[in-house]
Amino acid sequence: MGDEDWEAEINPHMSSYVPIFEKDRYSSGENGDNFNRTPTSSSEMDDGPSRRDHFMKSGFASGRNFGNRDAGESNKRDNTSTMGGFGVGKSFGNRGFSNSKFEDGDSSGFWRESSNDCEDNPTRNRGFSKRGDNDLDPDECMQRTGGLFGSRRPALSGTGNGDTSQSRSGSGSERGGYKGLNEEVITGSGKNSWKSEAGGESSDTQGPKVTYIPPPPPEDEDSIFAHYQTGINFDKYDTILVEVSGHDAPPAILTFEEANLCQTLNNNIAKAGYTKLTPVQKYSIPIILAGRDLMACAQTGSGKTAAFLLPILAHMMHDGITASRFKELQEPECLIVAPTRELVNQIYLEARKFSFGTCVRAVVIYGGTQLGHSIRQIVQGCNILCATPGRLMDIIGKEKIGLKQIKYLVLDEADRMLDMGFGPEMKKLISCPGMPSKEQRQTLMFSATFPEEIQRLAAEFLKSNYLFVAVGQVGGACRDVQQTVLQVGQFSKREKLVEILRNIGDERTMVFVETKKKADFIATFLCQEKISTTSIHGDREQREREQALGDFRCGKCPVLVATSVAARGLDIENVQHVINFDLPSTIDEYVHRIGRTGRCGNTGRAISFFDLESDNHLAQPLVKVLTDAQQDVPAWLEEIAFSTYIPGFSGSTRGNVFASVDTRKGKSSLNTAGFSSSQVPNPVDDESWD
Ligand SMILES: Nc1ncnc2c1ncn2[C@@H]1O[C@H](COP(=O)(O)OP(=O)(O)OP(=O)(O)O)[C@@H](O)[C@H]1O
Repeated sequence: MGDEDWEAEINPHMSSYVPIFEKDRYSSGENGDNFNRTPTSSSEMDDGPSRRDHFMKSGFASGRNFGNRDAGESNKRDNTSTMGGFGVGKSFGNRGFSNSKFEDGDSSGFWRESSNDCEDNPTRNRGFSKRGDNDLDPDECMQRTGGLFGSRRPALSGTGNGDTSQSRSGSGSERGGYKGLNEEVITGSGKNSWKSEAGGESSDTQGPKVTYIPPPPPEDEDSIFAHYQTGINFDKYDTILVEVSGHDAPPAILTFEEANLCQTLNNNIAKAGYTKLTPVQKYSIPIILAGRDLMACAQTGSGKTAAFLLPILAHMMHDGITASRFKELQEPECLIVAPTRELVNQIYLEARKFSFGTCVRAVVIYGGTQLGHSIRQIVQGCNILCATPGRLMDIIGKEKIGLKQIKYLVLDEADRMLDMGFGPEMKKLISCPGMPSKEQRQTLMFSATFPEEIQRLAAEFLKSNYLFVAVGQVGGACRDVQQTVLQVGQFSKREKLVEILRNIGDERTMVFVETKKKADFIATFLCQEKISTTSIHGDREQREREQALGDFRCGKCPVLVATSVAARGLDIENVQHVINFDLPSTIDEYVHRIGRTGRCGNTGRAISFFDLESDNHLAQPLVKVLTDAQQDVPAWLEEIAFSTYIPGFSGSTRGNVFASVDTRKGKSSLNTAGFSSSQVPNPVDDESWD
């Protein structure tokens, strides 16, 4: 079937995918007042990076270790579609399909959608100097989209992206924010800009309150310590090269015993099933125990979370931390910030696991949930606070969190936290009243990718003698993932996807697409094909996002269609396949996405559809990543890479730049994208290190 007739294909079936309880909300007409119905909209982390975004990527991740250890009840793919699995987000149920930009019927539905979808993408609309309500500049949007205004028509405003003023007034989840901005970001400016501009949810008179209270995680020990098995390649981690740069690095440890952790921590490590350190843990744990600042870059799924949590907890225990009590203003010792709600939740669950049986209390707060709920969690006591940036700044603005006692500041997915999307908020955070200076706190940054320019920005947050740990090729793909790149044109993609999914059977598969709208369409389409599918993206309400992840984790829906919101950090057992239905705009985004499989020594497969019309800019860095990971490189891809080779300057792939080493070592190192980093313009002056 052709791609042009999406409306005809999908519309008649729409209602069957909208849960009963949602129907009324979504049935008020095709141009409906969607902004009133989806309180979380602007608060959502947004989708992937623009193909026209010349700077950074976006990346989001998630996952909740709820002990849903395995499918058990895994449905067959030919079961009925999953009610409520998707399509209940505002971008779906309330969009007037008859007026959809997909209607235009020139076989370019996807292309048009993608082109129009400025609002779907925070990164492409963001900049250091352009924040707040003006974030989506219509002119800019027009320029970037070749003047297509489809998404601005009211009929197309299913995601609240019609009129910007509507979006502003109606779709802000917590502060009357605006469409298209990363949800976790605060728009404060001017004096007191570290505070929440609108005073947070409670003072938001422009939009409906967010009332969602996430269910508490299971409290029983078995659930807390639920884990999956390391894979057959876990031992091969030992062969990965590690480089530590910076002065006076403490030696690596080889075993958990050498870390000299207290008995309770050792018990928890054993209960978590950890018997052997991963490379990033071997090097990072002693560095953090020695009190040094750290920037660590290690492949996806290789245990970075424990690499920072364990030594921080060890410090806390060693310092004789006292139980934190009920107080209106809590002053945690440790602050962990990550870019997505699901990821901070996952980190929180890990913190809760490793602090089990101690008096350390970890708390998680994130957007899309009731603010009062976050406050209630905090006031009960808080030693370790795991937070997304927007909710964190709200809570700080409400004076529920004081920063004076912060000894450890962790930025997970640090390159994402410092890029154009979150960088300004992180700067605000470190200049908040009370936040100890970098000399007074220990700052730790972790990611699988660390573009060189971001490393330079990071230096502002770190003591000058920070250590840099690189495990394997910085920004490289995990070798446990078998990567395949197929040439598939836009209009053959769905057919190919179905073919692949039918061959895969019931194995858990994540399908990445470029935009939120496309995520809904593809999920709908797959359900119509009787493939049990759910979806996660930034236009879905938090409850729906968590439900989707739960359904995917437990195997009820073995296929999860996702935007970049799920690209980073998501740690789900048994994800055997990642399919890039659309390739991302940057190679580092690609590395994060395929890292959802092949975790912790397990093997996985990644299949990417390469569209000659839109993906040529990725050919060169893709060839590099494939080669570094010892994968077969198709001859046709090599040819494209060769023909599009631009020596020294990455052009539109600027956001793809990877440093192979600590940037302090010099500016001429070759990065994984194959470009000489010295020839890539730097956004900030390079500081001399030596
Ligand atoms: N030493 C270990 N032994 C056994 N399992 C481990 C060990 N370290 C971590 N794990 C497990 O490996 C999985 C991946 O760890 P984690 O999520 O911390 O990876 P990551 O490096 O942060 O990945 P990403 O870059 O995708 O965020 C988790 O399920 C974690 O519990």
